[in-house]
Amino acid sequence: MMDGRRHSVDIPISKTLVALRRVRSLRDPSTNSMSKFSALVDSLNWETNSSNGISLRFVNGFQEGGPDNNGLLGLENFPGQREELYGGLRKPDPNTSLLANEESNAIDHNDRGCGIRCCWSRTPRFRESNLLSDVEDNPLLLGEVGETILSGQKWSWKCFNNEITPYSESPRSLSQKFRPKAFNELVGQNVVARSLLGAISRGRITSFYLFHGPRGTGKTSASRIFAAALNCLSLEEHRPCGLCRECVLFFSGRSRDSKEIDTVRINQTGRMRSLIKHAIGRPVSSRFKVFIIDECHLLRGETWATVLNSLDDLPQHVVFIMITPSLDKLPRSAVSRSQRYHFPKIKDADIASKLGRICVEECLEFDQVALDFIAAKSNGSLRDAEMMLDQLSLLGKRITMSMTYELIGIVSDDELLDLLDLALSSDTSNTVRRARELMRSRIDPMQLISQLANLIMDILAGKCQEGTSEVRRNFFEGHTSEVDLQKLSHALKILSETEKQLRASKNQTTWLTVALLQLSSVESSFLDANDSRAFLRTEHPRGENVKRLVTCACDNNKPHICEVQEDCKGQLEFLWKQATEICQSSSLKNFLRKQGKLSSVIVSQGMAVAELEFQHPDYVSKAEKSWKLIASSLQSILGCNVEIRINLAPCTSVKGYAKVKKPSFSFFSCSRRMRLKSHSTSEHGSDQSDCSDFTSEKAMIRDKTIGTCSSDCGSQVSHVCYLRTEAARTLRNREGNVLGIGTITPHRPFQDEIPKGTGFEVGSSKEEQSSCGCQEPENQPNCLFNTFGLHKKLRSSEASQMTCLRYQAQNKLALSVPKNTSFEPYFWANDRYAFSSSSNNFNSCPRDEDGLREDSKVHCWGAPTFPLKKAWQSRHRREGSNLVGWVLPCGATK
Ligand SMILES: Nc1ncnc2c1ncn2[C@@H]1O[C@H](COP(=O)(O)OP(=O)(O)OP(=O)(O)O)[C@@H](O)[C@H]1O
Ligand SMILES: [Zn+2]
Repeated sequence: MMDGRRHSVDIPISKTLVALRRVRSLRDPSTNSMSKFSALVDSLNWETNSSNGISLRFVNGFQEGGPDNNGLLGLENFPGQREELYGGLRKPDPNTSLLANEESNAIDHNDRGCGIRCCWSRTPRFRESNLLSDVEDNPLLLGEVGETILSGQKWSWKCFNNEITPYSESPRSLSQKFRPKAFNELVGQNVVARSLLGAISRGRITSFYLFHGPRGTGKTSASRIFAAALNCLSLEEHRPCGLCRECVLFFSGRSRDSKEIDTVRINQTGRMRSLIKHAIGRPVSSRFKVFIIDECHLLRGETWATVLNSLDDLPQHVVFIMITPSLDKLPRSAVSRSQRYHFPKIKDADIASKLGRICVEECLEFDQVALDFIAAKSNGSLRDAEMMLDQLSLLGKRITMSMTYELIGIVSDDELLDLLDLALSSDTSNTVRRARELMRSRIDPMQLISQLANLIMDILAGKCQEGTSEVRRNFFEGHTSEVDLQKLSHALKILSETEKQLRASKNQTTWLTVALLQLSSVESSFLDANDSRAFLRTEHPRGENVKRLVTCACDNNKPHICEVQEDCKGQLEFLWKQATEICQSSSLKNFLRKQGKLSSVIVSQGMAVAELEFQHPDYVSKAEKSWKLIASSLQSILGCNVEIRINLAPCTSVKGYAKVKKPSFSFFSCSRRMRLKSHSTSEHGSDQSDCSDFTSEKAMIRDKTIGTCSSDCGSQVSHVCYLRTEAARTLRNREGNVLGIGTITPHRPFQDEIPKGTGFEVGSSKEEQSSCGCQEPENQPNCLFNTFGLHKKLRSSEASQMTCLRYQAQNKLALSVPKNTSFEPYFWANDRYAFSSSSNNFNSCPRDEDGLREDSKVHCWGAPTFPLKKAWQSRHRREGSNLVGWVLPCGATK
């Protein structure tokens, strides 16, 4: 038996190191700090001798033989340690009075931590898992094993000869457990590590360091490593050694010279001044006094001022390390007077490989793809990645992809691709269903939108093509053209706008769903505005089938209108049945089936105008209320943009409702990609393709039979004037019937003349006008403008000079003719706006007027030169004006 007061354990250095590791593992389970067991460290006597460098001694009569009877782990001879082990608090050390003052404030009798706020309580040294292996490696050290309760927590202990090594049964987190303790353990921060090591080895230490960079990239860890390295006693290059007295004190949170400062406390008036006063005093045992201030952007101006004012006067041994995620919030003077170290985001590959090492060490099985995925989702933050892994490790022995998706609350790329495919394909009901499904249980709308945006970016960057899943293959088979890529990039724009809206919205799920439905309209609006040819190319097979269903026998490729043939009626009924079938509301479905009917469908350049008829005005208004649902169903069936018009059946004569005063309409966009619904319509349709593609507007044709279709269908037709497409418009007569579908192209030369802010732009120019879709010059009267009745008044040469004006904001159209025409009509829209191209100054009404309404009327009246102002003043003067119809959009939204 050795002298109880002085045990000198002369053991080889390797064993000393093992012993030290155990000493370092004595930690408070609640704080991971060594403080409660610091007595052991204090009791160590460090001696250097020539043979093995270091010998370790216990002083103060450490009792041999393991825990004493009352379970105090043999610490009875350590005055004061009993209280510490039982959760008592250390008295402030007079040598560190300044900090002790602060510390005394931190005393919390319920605190199961070390009781010292400024200790390295955040410095975990979980090496406990190695204890057993240590024991195996060093059987001589094997001792008793037992359990005791400290601070209300059950601890296991092992007694290795003279050492008592309590260890917590479960580490707190992988992130803490694997916090780097040496520069070479820092992942992905080689430049910083090399630079800091270089500073130490060359002895060029300044007083103020600023570590900045994204969260979880190792700033705090590096600051601690640097602080320890500054005082490490090792002569080796590898510093901090983690083994010398300074390192042990430091990492155990017992260093009197190096502290981590609580930002909130130091902000209190006078605290920083006291700290600096204290700092100026000589270090207790170390070379440097190091003060680490995390989240330094929270320091107040006054606190900063104190630091900055004293920087120049600080003695050589004082080092401040400030940490912040961003330099932006710091005073500029602070930034410029510091040595700045930027901690960049850690590369995904580095993160994944670190996760792999952790898994191996933790005996976790893993799928490499899952680790890669975690790395990719952690946005360069190793801590985030470790936290995810930590949580996943609780779910099972193996880290898998599906587990990861579920835990993180994200959906797999395949699921996203599927959703995107549905959305781009205008599969309204399935898009809504799938999006709701995902957002209901799996993913937050904000997360979904960001994932979708990322995925689209990956697709655009060509990063997403690999992978063998069926969904992936299908998606990339169906969306490979240039046009598809354009659609995707426009979809990105919609998503980014939606994301902004979502931030302020309480109903995120709905708005995101709405945005998804808009993705399919990207095609028409975007391509209309950019490349009409591309627009034409993107006909979806389903769209074509449907088109054939109503294809005119005349086989005229140009858009035109044909009268509904008797044998088309069956197909219209069939279409209507299909459309109502997919109406989500069953009451609406019944109502539409019973009371409504599809009287005509006009398909033109991927756009359809569907006319509905109801027998009673009440039904009309009821249907009007549900126009969106109706349009949605029709667009699903027709596979293209649909504008619906809801009319009272012509034969109806209900008093006071002879006509539906204001035709209701909507244009509902969709792409031509269709995926759901049976294709029976198309098959059926193809058999009967002798019917009209562009079934007629009966009322219009009756009133305004303009000519005969130039091809052989024999139908009476009114050709739709088809200018080079940029946006299509429907013109309606005063009864609200469609007069024609027209398209206009901006007329660039005029554009500069339009006063800013008026919202108008000039439409087709003379040359463009001449590219009217009418096939033959003699058909000119059949063109769009004729439907206004203008040709009756205009010579054809004048007609060809007509100019279209487009109201940008709401897609309104007004028409005018150039100045030099003999007849110069003004088009009067909304009773508020008048336009004329007659003067060089392109005038419009005052800017503060209301915008055009959807049912804006288009008037024209003749007056050789009619100054706009006069037109404005006489806007209520109807004489001479001629209401030709309403201008309604039926195509692009832009
Ligand atoms: N570069 C790194 N190398 C190794 N581990 C790291 C690194 N960065 C972060 N970690 C892991 O993340 C945990 C947190 O790291 P640390 O506190 O140093 O990050 P930080 O940049 O200071 O974050 P914050 O700005 O949020 O305080 C560490 O315990 C460690 O497990
Ligand atoms: Zn050291």
